[in-house]
Amino acid sequence: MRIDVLTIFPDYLAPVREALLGKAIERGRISVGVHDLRDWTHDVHRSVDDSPYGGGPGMVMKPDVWGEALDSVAAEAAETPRLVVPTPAGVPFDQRTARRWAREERLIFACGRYEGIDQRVIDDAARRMPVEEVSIGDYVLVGGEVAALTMIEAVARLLPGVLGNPASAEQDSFSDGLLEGPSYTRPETWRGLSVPDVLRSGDHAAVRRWRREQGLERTLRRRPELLDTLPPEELDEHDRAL
Ligand SMILES: NC(=S)c1ccno1
Repeated sequence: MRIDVLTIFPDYLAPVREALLGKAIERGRISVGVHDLRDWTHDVHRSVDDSPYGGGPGMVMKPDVWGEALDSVAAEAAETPRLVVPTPAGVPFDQRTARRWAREERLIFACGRYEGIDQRVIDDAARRMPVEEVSIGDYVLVGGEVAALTMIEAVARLLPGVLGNPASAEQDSFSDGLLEGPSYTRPETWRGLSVPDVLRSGDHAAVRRWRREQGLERTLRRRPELLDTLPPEELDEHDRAL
């Protein structure tokens, strides 16, 4: 299996070459490429982020840099990779997923920072490869690197010849309670994909409503069990109408 990781902190992935995983790499059971996202920037400051459309705290990672980086890394091998995006708004990662991914020939982990990656990067990539936005738990890290390390380890240990005793693998086992919706930053249109109008309307109430709706729709789609655990007063009649 070949695994590639895109990150602005390549050194964060150093542990992947230690211990059990390091030995599996030395033995050729798995190959791991770690790539610095800033290698695909073209400005003197090597910018990878910009302010979010619709306002709000933090910065969003730029689609153009990510688009070039993913195009380049995906093209490094013939096999179509599966793109994994660690995010607290993702589908829960579990052992069943690890087992499924262990059958893949290639995985690419896109490690976001700040408020995340412009949603269009994921939407664009999905035109060319399978994409999974995955969470290792209902908590927020500073970036996706630690989650990527966690999932890489969970998958690699299932590969033949990685664990000392193969039998161990065979025998082993989330502010408003909703997932966040998609994020966008400049440019307004990128690869034919545009930022939703409401985020450019300047109508803060409408933006808040839209983000709630997006969060509700995403939660309903990805984590319906989170709605069951919401206190009844949390969902107003507008929410329930969705
Ligand atoms: N819970 C996950 S996967 C995450 C990624 C970034 N922050 O939290």
